[in-house]
Amino acid sequence: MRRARIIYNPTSGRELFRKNLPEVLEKLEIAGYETSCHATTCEGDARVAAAHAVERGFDIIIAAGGDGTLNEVVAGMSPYEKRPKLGIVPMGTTNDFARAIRVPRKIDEAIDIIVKGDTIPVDVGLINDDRYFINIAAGGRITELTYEVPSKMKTILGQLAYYLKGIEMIPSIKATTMRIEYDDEVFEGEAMMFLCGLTNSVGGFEKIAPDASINDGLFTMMILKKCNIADFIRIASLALRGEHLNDPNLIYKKASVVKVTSTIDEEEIHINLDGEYGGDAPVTFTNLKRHIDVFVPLEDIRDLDRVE
Ligand SMILES: Nc1ncnc2c1ncn2[C@@H]1O[C@H](COP(=O)(O)OP(=O)(O)OP(=O)(O)O)[C@@H](O)[C@H]1O
Repeated sequence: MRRARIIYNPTSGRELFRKNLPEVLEKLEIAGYETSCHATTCEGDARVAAAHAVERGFDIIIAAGGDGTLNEVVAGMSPYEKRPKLGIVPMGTTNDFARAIRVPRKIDEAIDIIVKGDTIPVDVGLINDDRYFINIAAGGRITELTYEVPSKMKTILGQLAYYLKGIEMIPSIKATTMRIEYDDEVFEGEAMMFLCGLTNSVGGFEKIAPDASINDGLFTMMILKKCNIADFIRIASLALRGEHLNDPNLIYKKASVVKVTSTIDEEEIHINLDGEYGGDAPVTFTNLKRHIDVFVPLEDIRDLDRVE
């Protein structure tokens, strides 16, 4: 019998996962999986639990939680040579990665995808040599807003909590001086933000990096150069409609390795990894091509040009 390990965050998604656990276990049992569970207890716990699951030889790991939990599970699995397949049950606020691979928010439908058994290999981002991301790495003052939204507020208001925080932060957004090397090119100067994406879903919006492929071995890299608040708002609203790509304030490129350094001693650049704080520059992002096999609804994503 194959063995599945569920790693779930009991604080994400209003306890819904725990309540549905009996049905989840039964579905997996019928599909031939002997399943055990781990409820995460604190930040970082999902990473340790995923590493243990790999060492104990589980065939699949199921991450149930938001993008933060998924990030930790991917980080726990990624250093190993032989990695289990990964199933995802999206329980968070935005669920960018699940959105990009069309895994639905309903728990039973997400489990059905795992039971069906179709997988595709997806790219994973490696930062320096010890941190990972599966969706997006970003930097610049505005990208720090995710740390300032209290978890309880997210549970109650969902994505609205992020919009409210974003609007509150707009007057205080300022540019940061940075050097960004992306493959053979270099940007050096002041920028409002940079994004280094693996999927097309950014903060729940699917047109910001419209052509990001999940397994081409390349990041979709965006740098928004210094601009005034009016331009910032104008470009942000163009981005929501996917009409920002040729804006002169924006650099939009594909790259397999991206290096970000702060060029002013006292200016720190905090790096946001899949929505959580992930250390400071200098950082090197390396694309680990097709690193993890993820369960997907193959018939729903086969025709997307974002999948190779
Ligand atoms: N038992 C726990 N108590 C408090 N925090 C936890 C616990 N288990 C995990 N965490 C932390 O909560 C963070 C956020 O969790 P997660 O991403 O699953 O949910 P979310 O915040 O509801 O979703 P989203 O990130 O999509 O808004 C994780 O990165 C993890 O470090």
